[in-house]
Amino acid sequence: MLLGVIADDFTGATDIAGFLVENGMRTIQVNGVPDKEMSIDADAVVISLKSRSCPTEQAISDSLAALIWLQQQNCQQFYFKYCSTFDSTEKGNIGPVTDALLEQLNEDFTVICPALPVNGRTVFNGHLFVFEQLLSESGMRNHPVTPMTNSNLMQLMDAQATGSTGLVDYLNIEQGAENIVNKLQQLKTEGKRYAVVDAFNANHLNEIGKAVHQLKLVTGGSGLAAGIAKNWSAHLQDQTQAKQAGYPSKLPTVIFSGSCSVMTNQQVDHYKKTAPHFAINVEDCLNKQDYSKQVCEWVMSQSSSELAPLVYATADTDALHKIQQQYGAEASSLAVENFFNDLAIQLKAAGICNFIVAGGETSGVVTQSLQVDSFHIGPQITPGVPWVKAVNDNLSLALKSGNFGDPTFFTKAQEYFQ
Ligand SMILES: Nc1ncnc2c1ncn2[C@@H]1O[C@H](COP(=O)(O)OP(=O)(O)OP(=O)(O)O)[C@@H](O)[C@H]1O
Ligand SMILES: O=C(O)[C@@H](O)C(=O)CO
Repeated sequence: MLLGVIADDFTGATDIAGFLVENGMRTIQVNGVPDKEMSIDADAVVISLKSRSCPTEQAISDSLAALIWLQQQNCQQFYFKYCSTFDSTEKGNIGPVTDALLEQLNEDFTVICPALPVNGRTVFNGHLFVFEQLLSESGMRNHPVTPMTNSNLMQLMDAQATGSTGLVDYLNIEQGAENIVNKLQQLKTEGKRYAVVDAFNANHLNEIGKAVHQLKLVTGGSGLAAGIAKNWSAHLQDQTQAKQAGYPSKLPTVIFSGSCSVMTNQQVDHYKKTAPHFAINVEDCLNKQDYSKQVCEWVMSQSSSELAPLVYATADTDALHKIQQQYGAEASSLAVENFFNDLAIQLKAAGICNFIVAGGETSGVVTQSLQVDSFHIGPQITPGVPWVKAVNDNLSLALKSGNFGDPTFFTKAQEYFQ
């Protein structure tokens, strides 16, 4: 095993796994730390945790358990994957988890690289941008759990970690890997424990990838994965096969949309124009006992449609606000999640094999209800969203972060069936 990845949430794990296979590494994703013996035939393993916003102590212990398991698989390098928008608070969890991983590895230095230019996340002079806006001016400033009101990655890291943070700025990055190695060494000699690295294009990430080849631990979003994967290419046997095991088959398919993000709203509107669709009623989720059974029957009655049926809770900001005022934010989102949980179980039993899901939380719920514990990673539908296929089941999933993809995503996902 070459690379072991610890991802702090579920769609983030499929995101990085997709970039690894795209760059030639046969990759397996596992949900949580495996509690049983697993024989893994892959170049990289990604462990998905739910440690982004849980209490810090738990994030540390889950991440350490993941690291120890990856060490037992003889991984040669380790990657802590967090969100490309650096989702965290002053307490963590990015800083404390990075510290704990460094300590377990007996290391005292790593890089901080959230950049994912292909999805508009860039780092310039240590400041993180979401497309043309500073992180602190983007929608992330209103995030309910991890509002990001500062874009300065050095300050963000210094606030939540034990050591101090330096910068490798774009002028150094543009001079290439050798120069980056020297600059990292200089920061380390100065007593820095973390180095934020500027990056705003794919070439920057390739050079950073080369420069960090000797670091036991790297940390970042999924962007750096491409640069890291290229380092291992000489060790890989047949790179063309990397994503073959993860292709979906042309089998009964359903789409669940549980995200209310701006992009998912556009995707639902676009798909509704040509495909069968069913809007969930939140009141029925709360009160009607056999509601999921009724919707399951509707899905199964669409089997003659060329395009998969869409079941959606997706609402725009005003509609969502009204629902939340009427039923409560927590109660309504829980009702929707429970509904998707029940529906997924019934549809699997009825013979649905492919699930396309929009929304991070919704994806977590569906994956758990389908009881899939490990996946092969297939082709990327859009950057950050690969098809994945259960290792021990005839099930394929496409799990989309709320804001990823373009308006045609749901149709595009169905063009990969073999
Ligand atoms: N119509 C609705 N009324 C109330 N809650 C809803 C409605 N539609 C969706 N929800 C809830 O909103 C939440 C959306 O979270 P989810 O993580 O799935 O999407 P997201 O936040 O857009 O995605 P990501 O985390 O990948 O950015 C879920 O808990 C879902 O159940
Ligand atoms: O890095 C990202 O933006 C995503 O992989 C993510 O973490 C989604 O929650």
